[in-house]
Amino acid sequence: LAKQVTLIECIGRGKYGEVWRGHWHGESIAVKIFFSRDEESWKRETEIYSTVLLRHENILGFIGSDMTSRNSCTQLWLMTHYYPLGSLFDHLNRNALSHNDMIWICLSIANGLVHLHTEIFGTEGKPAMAHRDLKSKNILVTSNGTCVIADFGLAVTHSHVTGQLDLGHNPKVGTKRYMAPEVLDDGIDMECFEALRRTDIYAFGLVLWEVCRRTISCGIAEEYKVPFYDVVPMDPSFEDMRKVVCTDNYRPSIPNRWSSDPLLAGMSKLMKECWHQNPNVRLPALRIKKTIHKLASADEKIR
Ligand SMILES: Cc1cccc(C2=C(c3ccc4ncccc4n3)CNN2)n1
Repeated sequence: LAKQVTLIECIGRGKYGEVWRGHWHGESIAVKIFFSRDEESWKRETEIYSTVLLRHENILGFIGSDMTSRNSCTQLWLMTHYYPLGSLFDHLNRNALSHNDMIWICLSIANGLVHLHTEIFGTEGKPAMAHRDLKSKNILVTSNGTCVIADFGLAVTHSHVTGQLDLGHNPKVGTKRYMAPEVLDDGIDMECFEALRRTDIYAFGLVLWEVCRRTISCGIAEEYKVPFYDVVPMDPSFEDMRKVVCTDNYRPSIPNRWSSDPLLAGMSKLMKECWHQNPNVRLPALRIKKTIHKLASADEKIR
């Protein structure tokens, strides 16, 4: 498979390796090339995409995985669909959003998260999963303005059928900036799958804040900022985040203008429940999806 791919340009670089735009069968694809030291992430993502039926309109479209030896070193490849608009992080930096744009983005991510978190029984089924590294850089924007969730190197699966909780063997932890308080103060029960799902909901709350800042109301929108831009440095340490998120219980601030816009006011109430310090207060993904749906239909009536 890899031999049929022509690499065109490097479009991203991370701790894991690089993402390239490639050419395959006359179309653009995305190729993630892992550093050989990060074989665990490659194995984990391959496992996740291949063993469990993860196909869904709001999950990154997987093409295949391959191992090649190029000039005597092993290269680990994962290939997926190519999304010209890039990541949600890129998209938000480039564009302010209409109410409609924002609803499509938030609803599609919530939809992807519901699919991820939900166990589907039967032969065509899938175990429930927790992502564990949700953030705007790991979400891609499709050409019709909906989103897909990417980066399953840290994902955990749980099946009621087998009762098995598969943590994988990836010692890596998620992105510190998006870590839930219980992860930062080590209060999380890593054996409890529900607890891991709740850390995804916390991160999703932060993504909602990033998106809403860029949503126009009365002709204005805030500039793009990463969560906690105002209280921690770039590449914050574990300690930086623990002080802010656990000790100070600080959360991203809600701009005043949002309270005079029913949709943004509703979204701010939702994100506060998502990033609540008490994991039990956070809403399940399905509840979040329904709430966004309700806010959206109310918005339609106004227009
Ligand atoms: C498993 C896999 C393969 C290739 C890329 C990715 C990936 C990303 C990706 C995927 C498609 C893209 N299309 C266009 C621009 C950036 C992209 N990034 C972002 N994080 N991971 N994942």
